[in-house]
Amino acid sequence: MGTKWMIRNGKFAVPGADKPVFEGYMVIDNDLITYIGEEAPVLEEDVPVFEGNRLLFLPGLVNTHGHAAMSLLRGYGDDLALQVWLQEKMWPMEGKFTGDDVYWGTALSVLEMLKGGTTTFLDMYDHMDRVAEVAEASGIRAVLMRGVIGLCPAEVQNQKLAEAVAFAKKWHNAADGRITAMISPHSPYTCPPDYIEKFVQAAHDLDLPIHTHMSETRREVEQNEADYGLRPVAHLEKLGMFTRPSLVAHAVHLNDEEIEILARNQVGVSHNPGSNLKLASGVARVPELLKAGVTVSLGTDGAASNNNLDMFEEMRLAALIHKGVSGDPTAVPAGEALRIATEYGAKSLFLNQVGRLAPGMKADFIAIDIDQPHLLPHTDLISHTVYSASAKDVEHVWVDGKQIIKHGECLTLDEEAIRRKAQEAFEGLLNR
Ligand SMILES: CSC[C@H]1O[C@@H](n2cnc3c(O)ncnc32)[C@H](O)[C@@H]1O
Ligand SMILES: [Zn+2]
Repeated sequence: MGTKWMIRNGKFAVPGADKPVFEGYMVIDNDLITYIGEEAPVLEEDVPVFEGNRLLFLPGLVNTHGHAAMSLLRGYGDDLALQVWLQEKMWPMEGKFTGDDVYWGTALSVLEMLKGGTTTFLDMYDHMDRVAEVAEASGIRAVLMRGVIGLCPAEVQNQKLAEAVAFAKKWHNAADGRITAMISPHSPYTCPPDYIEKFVQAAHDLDLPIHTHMSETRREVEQNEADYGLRPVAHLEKLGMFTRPSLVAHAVHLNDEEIEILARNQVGVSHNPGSNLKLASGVARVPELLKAGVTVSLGTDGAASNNNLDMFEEMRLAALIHKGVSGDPTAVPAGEALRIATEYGAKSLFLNQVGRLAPGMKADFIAIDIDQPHLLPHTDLISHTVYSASAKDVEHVWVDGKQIIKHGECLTLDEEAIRRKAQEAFEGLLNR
């Protein structure tokens, strides 16, 4: 396609609007949506036309928490609680990861995410230059950060912090703006208070947001109280974290006062229902968070605790489990689940031109094939997207106006090589 092109006869999803699905047209000019509506656009010149019949166009899905390279550990350490899983299974294997392992594990995840309709992902890990290389080459949008565990001598702590800062300086706004950076101490239980304060200072100096794991398990909250006399939310507030734009992952174990603190400080919460269920961490208080005005988004976490990166599955889980827990069938309705996975996800990542199909927004969107048995009849296509669809239904994906997935095939990455190299990387880790 040239710089300007048009989709016609497609169905378009605008969750939250008075008419959340309509049939019509969308015009894309370079990386931006310039028109969307039921009426044919008035254009000065003839433009290439993409036939949208039998397709539902949606904003690309936004995965706001994960560790892409952990796809190499998918199925390695199932049915364990978080601390055992981390200490006995993940950390010993991750200690052996080379830059190449991170590259191929990330490539495997990015391939899975793109094919499943995720157009933006957040990644917190080590060897982040290799993650950024994959993001740059694949065409996906990425919010990247060197995640830091500070359970080490001061000298190593300083070196890790310096790496996090150098990574952010090098990659923030790289790849035509598709890559942005954050600053990321791993968690209050792996980073001592004075070390977290250094990350807050770095985030101030670089004018970047902060991301961390927080209040994932009951045990973590109790340990935080025992160690520091405060629950994690008050602890991080005291350390100044929320003076920066912040996004916390999990936030499963919150009391009312903590929800109020998060809302007051405009701290976003990345809800990871699949990972939280699998690690038996609990269920986050999403309806209460939404009611308090907290921006809630969705993350898969790594593929080793999920065990896939299907954001349709996370949307469905988010829409279902809160009904089950609260006994209220209106808790997290389908339209809200879709907004959580798109619009609120982009807001959580401070990407103000992403997450909705509207003029002036980035042309990050996907098309799902709605002419399939499990998506018929077309009673309510927002409902079908959340309750009936899956990653397998994604037919096409565009980021920044460029097509990346066409009829389910990736145009930017060598799928065959990635599948082979990822398997080899895992076998290499076992034998190292
Ligand atoms: C410092 S790089 C990221 C670090 O996070 C670990 N991790 C993966 N999933 C979780 C989770 O659910 N809670 C806490 N930490 C997690 C991963 O293994 C890496 O070591
Ligand atoms: Zn995580």
